[in-house]
Amino acid sequence: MTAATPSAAVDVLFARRLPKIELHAHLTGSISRSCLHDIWADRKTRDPQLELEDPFVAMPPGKVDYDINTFFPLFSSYIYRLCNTIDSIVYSTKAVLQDFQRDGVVYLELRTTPRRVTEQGISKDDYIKTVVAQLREHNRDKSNSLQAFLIISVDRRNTVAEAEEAVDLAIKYQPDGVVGIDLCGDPAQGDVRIYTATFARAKAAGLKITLHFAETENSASDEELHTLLSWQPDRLGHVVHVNDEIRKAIERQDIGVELCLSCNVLAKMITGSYSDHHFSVWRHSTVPVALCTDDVGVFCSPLSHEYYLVAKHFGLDRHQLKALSEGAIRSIFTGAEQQSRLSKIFSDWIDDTIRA
Ligand SMILES: CNc1ncnc2c1ncn2[C@@H]1O[C@H](COP(=O)(O)O)[C@@H](O)[C@H]1O
Repeated sequence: MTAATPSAAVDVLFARRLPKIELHAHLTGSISRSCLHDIWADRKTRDPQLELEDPFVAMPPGKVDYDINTFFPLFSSYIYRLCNTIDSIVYSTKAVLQDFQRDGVVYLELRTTPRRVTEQGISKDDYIKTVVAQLREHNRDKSNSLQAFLIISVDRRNTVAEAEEAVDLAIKYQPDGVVGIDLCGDPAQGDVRIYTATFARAKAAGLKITLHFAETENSASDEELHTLLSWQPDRLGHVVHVNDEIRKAIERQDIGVELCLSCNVLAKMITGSYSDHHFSVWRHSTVPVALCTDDVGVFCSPLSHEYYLVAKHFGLDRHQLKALSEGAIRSIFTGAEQQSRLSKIFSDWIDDTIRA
């Protein structure tokens, strides 16, 4: 069958079977509610005085209407307080890797912000070391179909010294699977200009750069966007509030975009719904496009569902959806070895349901 022949309509099962590449997933935001509940139940058994609410109460099943004002406090006021031991960090990281794998994700670049838990004696280095060790253990197990790598996040609330510490950790753990550095956090906070030298140092050390870009109007001033583009990022996340001039600059610099439809729709970061999403613009651009989940633990839409939604709202058939998924190979941060592994996965993947 030729590529021009239309293939059968996409359904959820097809989207799940399709090999997928996830490039924009925040570790703590990717922990499912049932995993959070397991952690809570274990802690409650050991310490009946524990004052934290059950995750099923704090984040009721089915609740996905977190907006930009209620979303960020969820981490500092709840999830970070729950997942604050080495055991819970290990348990939740393993669960996140398994969840992505079960959803048909074959390559994952997970990102996380170095976190200190003073009361447990956990340093930022301990935190990153623990996460990196889980990824390495997962990758070593040949029975796993998913390979995972780490991106270290700088939070927009960080001081320059904290951002420098994040880059130090990224450089230290580069030989163990850290591939890049990210700028994330509440877009209403901070002045990105203070990190220019820090990101230049990361780039000079061979780390790739991805940035949350124009997520809200607050973080989409010309000055901020030109500053971020001057860091020569390799990928950009969200790219919601961009005008034609910025869009052309992104295309000129051939920067991959990470698009998070459900997050943008549910958190009301765009006006309208799925069919109004700026995927409609980027799908026709020359830059690589990766559909991503952002925070599947909060918005509850796994990557397969994001692919399904795109097929449904933008009329992509099975061939087009496979081509979209495969296209993300171009913007992975690890290089030739993983690129050829992924190309082989896609060329070997014959879905007998792809037929006219
Ligand atoms: C709406 N989309 C988003 N925009 C910006 N930053 C986000 C985000 N989703 C998550 N984070 C950032 O990731 C942290 C949680 O994961 P880690 O503890 O790092 O693994 C959040 O505290 C926030 O800073």
